[in-house]
Amino acid sequence: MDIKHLKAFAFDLDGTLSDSIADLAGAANRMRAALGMPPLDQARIQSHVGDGIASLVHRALTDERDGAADPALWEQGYTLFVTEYAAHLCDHTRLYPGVLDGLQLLKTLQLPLAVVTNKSERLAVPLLQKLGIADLFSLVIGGDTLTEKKPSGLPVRHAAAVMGVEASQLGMVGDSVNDVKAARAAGAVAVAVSYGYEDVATLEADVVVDSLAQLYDLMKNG
Ligand SMILES: O=C(O)COP(=O)(O)O
Ligand SMILES: [Mg+2]
Repeated sequence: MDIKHLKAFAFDLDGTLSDSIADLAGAANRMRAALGMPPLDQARIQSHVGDGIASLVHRALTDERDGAADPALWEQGYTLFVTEYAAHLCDHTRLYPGVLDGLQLLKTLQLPLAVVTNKSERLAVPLLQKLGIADLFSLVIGGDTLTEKKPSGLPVRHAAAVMGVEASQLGMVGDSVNDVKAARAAGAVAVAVSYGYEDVATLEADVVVDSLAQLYDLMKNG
């Protein structure tokens, strides 16, 4: 698909802008240790990421994708997880190659940029600051900012409205099925990165890029 008509972009955070798994897994395993549970493999925790912190805590406590922890245990786990994660947001978390260049180049095309993540807003904003890219975005929508999170189209539609473009002129760039579904629900263009946490072949995105630098190239040169 030709994407030169796009006038703004929204980016997912975990798995798209930054590789956050080591710090998410660290916090999840320190939460488990505090509750007397053995650690989980990082790959296992990676499979539990994508639907926000509340669901990650359920899954990290039960080690099941559809797991629902006992409410009292979940309360305890949630407090432990958020405390641990907030204290170690960016110990190992790094931008993927091409992200900083790609974002800066997109800005040279005068395109407004947003972050639409399922991570809680109060964790996403400081992480973006620590990664040194917060100032590049016009707005940050977290999983708890609006009444619905991805795969709902609401945060994507909201991002388009705030940036003053039609949803059809917005590229939603992500690494997961939630990102593609949210883009579709909003009527935006679904762009997938090939390096994230989910298998890009299963996502059925409109466009696949190997880096954000390549996204700039498609905008500039088609
Ligand atoms: O924190 C999560 O569960 C997912 O975050 P993301 O939407 O930025 O991938
Ligand atoms: Mg993601």
